[in-house]
Amino acid sequence: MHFMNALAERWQRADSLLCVGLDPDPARLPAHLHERPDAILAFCRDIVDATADAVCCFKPQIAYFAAARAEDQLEDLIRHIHERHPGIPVILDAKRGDIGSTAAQYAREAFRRYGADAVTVNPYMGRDSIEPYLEYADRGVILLCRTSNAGGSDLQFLDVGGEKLYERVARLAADEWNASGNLGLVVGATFPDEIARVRQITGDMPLLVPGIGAQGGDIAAVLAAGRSRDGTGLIINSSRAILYAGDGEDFAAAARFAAQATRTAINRCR
Ligand SMILES: O=c1ccn([C@@H]2O[C@H](COP(=O)(O)O)[C@@H](O)[C@H]2O)c(=O)[nH]1
Repeated sequence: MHFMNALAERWQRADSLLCVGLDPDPARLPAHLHERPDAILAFCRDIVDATADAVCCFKPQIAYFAAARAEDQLEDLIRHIHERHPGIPVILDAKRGDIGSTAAQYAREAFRRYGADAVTVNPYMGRDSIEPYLEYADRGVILLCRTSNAGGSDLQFLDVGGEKLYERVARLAADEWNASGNLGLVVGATFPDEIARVRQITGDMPLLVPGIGAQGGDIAAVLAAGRSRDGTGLIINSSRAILYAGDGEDFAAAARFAAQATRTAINRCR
């Protein structure tokens, strides 16, 4: 199924705009998993199974797996999500960006090797650097626009002919780059004014919004700024605040409680 359709279906079926981010930091895994060679997979799989009914998407961040030489565990994890929780889209957070020939390999890695339904891409190398991803017309391509970190302003806020650089990215994504209709944008929860501006530019385009939870973004402000006309349009990510809600053998139950509470807090503002 097309990523956009799967996402829309999931927003309705789970009644959730929450995305649980899978950022398994080896230093923060519960002690009882430390000796296991597949500790990362075991941790993430339990988190996934405990939170699946509360989410619209899962978002594994590739750096945590690659740094631990655990790419095989990432492959197994995404396969597990698709087999055990069909219909929940997986967004591979990879933030790739390179010339076209190399981008084609990154796209193959995300969609063929890992089987991701969508991938995050850094668009600041321009149109030809994102084209290889767009060829996978049934997959989502989510471009960095206004990132959640303070330093994002160094470049994304530069004036480019009367508009800010992130606004130009939003305009291109909403219009000439979106021939396949499979683009989304990353806009940080820490900048609700910019979420509102991006929503204004892009109509109902899905926005991936990291930055609630550990980064302190305000859920009510995110919803007020970014929900689409039908009360959806947002993929609101929380990683650490859910993954590490507990640190003992009951970590998955603690994550479930945190995910459900976050979904409820989001839905109160829709
Ligand atoms: O602008 C961005 C883009 C991506 N991220 C990613 O989202 C999660 C946030 O994790 P938390 O623990 O909820 O803070 C993480 O994987 C980042 O790489 C982002 O934070 N900001």
